[in-house]
Amino acid sequence: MKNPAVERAVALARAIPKAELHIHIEGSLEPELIFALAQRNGVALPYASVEALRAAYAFTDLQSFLDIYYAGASVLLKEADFYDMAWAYFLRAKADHVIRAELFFDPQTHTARGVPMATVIQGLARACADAREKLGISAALILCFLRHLSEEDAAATLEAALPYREHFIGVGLDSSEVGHPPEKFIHVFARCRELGLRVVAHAGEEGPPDYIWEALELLQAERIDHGVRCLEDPVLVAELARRRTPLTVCPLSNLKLCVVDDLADHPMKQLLDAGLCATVNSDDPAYFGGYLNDNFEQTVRALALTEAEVITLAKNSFEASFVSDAERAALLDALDRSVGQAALA
Ligand SMILES: Nc1ncnc2[nH]cnc12
Ligand SMILES: [Zn+2]
Repeated sequence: MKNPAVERAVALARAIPKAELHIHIEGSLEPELIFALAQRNGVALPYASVEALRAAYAFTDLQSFLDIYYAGASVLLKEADFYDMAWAYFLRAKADHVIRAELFFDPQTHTARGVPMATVIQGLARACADAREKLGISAALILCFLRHLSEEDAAATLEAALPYREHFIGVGLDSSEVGHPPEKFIHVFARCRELGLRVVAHAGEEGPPDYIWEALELLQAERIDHGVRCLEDPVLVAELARRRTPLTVCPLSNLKLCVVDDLADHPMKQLLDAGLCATVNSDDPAYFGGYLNDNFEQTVRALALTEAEVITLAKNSFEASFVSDAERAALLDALDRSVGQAALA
């Protein structure tokens, strides 16, 4: 039996405008596009077909996913490849009523294979400009450092990206979390802050609450990506609530990477009940079985979230966005109008 209140909350979640703040653009590469780009670029793949590749998407933890994710990104060689990947994401984001998107990208994954930094950033930046012009999506890029590599490598990556400074608004920290605490990147993040870059970091996905503390205190992260393990530390939860530090939570990712065994056990409701600025995001949608609206729908169903909670999540996404106050007001206005229309329908 369907619960009418849940059905209304799902319909509302799918229809209203939202921001997506935690999407690795390389994680939006669908198997079909991986094969098309492999053919276009003459790259040999260790999988015989799209189906065989998709069948390999059975992950046991973050590392088991990252191994396949980095292999998938090996088909990206030319500027047009980066453009096509991001454009495919923007078309899906548009369908999900995403009106603001902040895209993570992993330059080291590409520069280590000999792809120039200019190729990566210019392809992605051109797609962001077209998203704005042709789809009405406000879009920006966040450069992520791979935490399994050294701080020296991150610093060299930052310097290589600085000629394209106008094309990215901030930096993040991703890849294998456990064993690579935020502390490892204290100097390069200090330099990023001096340069006026916005700062975020993955923490508390698989790693302990201490990594969230380090991201806050040592890197001065303005948002925590994932952060779900904060609930193990009540003092940390209180501090995140006091600072209103947003958490960019990715429910389907947490399910597929076995952070939770069942979406019904997902901590999203506890995070909201604790007064945290939690948001819903897709992380790596091509690998985890859903884009933003799928994440909303499945989370609302699993946790029986209310319409009010759905609206809070959308509002939080705009509050957490790295936009000007004027743009934030316009985004919130669009949400208000959409909620008003839904109430009349
Ligand atoms: N969920 C995730 N955690 C850490 N690094 C990532 N890179 C892509 N997806 C990631
Ligand atoms: Zn992520």
